[in-house]
Amino acid sequence: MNLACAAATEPRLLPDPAVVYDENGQRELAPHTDGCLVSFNILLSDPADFDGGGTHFLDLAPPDDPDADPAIARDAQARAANPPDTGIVAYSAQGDAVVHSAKLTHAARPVVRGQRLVLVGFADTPGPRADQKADAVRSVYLISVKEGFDDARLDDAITAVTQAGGSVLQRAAHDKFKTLSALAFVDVELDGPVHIAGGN
Ligand SMILES: O=C(O)CCC(=O)C(=O)O
Ligand SMILES: [Fe+2]
Repeated sequence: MNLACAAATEPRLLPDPAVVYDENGQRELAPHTDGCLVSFNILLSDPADFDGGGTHFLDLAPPDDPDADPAIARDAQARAANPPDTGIVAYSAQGDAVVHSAKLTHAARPVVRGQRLVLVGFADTPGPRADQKADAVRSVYLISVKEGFDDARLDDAITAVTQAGGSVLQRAAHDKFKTLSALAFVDVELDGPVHIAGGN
């Protein structure tokens, strides 16, 4: 499966609504790649509100030091309850973003209790075909902040990104979860999934 994204004529964020996984509805998403350059998801729910879930990267080897990345460390507990056969699973805290190449095979693990709400987005860069211009890739830096992280700090973060030569594509507020986020392009290579912690 390849989720289609239209080719972009300028750097842009491709719209997608928040996705809900529910123990009684759509519980999971099968392994796939996304048809754009870079994908991201932000966990809007409180992780206490559901069991299971998480973004599964089927072809990645677990890191040697699981404590190196808090999202992977959380994975160690969850794996014991619901282990996938291969790969790693990113279990985000509320407000965390997982940013990854759209070409990495990934899936959403089944939710077995409650509801998991994520904001999913796809980003593309100029040109006819994203998959023909890997050398030109500019990666996304996602600023995701949650309740308690005030608007002024998001402004400061956006200013820092623009001063570093990046361009901010979108700024969004999610009232229900009091979550703020902004998506910016910066000139940094992305060589695997990146977890960006929400403001604490
Ligand atoms: O829910 C997730 O963790 C991943 C969602 C996803 O891959 C997608 O919507 O394309
Ligand atoms: Fe996806």
